[in-house]
Amino acid sequence: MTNTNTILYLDGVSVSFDGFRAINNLSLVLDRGEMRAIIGPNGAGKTTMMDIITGKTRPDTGTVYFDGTHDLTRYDEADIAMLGIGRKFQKPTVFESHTVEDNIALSLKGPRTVLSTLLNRRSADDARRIDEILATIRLEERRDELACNLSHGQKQWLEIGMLLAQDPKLLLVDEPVAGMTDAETEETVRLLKDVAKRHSVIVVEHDMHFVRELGVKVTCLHEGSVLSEGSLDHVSQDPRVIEVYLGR
Ligand SMILES: Nc1ncnc2c1ncn2[C@@H]1O[C@H](COP(=O)(O)OP(=O)(O)OP(=O)(O)O)[C@@H](O)[C@H]1O
Repeated sequence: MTNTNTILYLDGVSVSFDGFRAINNLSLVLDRGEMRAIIGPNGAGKTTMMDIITGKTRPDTGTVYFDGTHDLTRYDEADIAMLGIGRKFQKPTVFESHTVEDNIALSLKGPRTVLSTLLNRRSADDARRIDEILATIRLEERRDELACNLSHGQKQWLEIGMLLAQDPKLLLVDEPVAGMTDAETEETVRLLKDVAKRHSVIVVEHDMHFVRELGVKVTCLHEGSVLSEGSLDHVSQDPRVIEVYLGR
């Protein structure tokens, strides 16, 4: 059992692929409402950790609890999404031939037919929710634009909006600013801070300038375990982190 202030609890988690330990006795605790940045060199186990949280990979040993009593090792990917964990992969996958607004409408949680969504038969609640999400993802002005006409950065924001439409308790965001312009990166900092007011968030990112701007607690993974954790200043001054990651 975990503390009620904890949204995600991993303890002693290990997984091996063909005898290679990609995750090695990993423990991590995320508070409800917390945003955490995960850093670490290539192959540190960041993606595998996300795969374990979302049920794509099952750990060999260890405990993974979500939102109190849900033992995630017992659920499959679809169940875990229903429990309230949303994941954004690095490459944006939006419905290119639909408008920005329809991309959000099609992603809203709850029973709706695609046809009624596209015919614009929306409840006042849905319309309000869509407006709210479009404001959060900075795309209000572009709501009638086809998604294919958005910049790479705006597509990333739209996909974050599609996740928000599912109203997840925890969002996992993989390298959101890779390929973004500096201005988009700065805006993404503000966007994620807004998202984190109402959701718990885990962000994996290599861009240290971005991580610094986020101003949140940082966990550095290495060889499948936590190497260092704390403020970015604390972690980036840790000689072990400098040796395996930042000093390279
Ligand atoms: N399905 C798999 N089969 C075999 N090895 C795997 C598998 N998935 C991951 N690995 C190995 O596990 C280790 C951790 O990989 P992972 O992708 O989790 O690292 P990462 O921290 O996300 O790296 P990057 O920053 O490059 O994305 C790597 O050595 C990788 O080759």
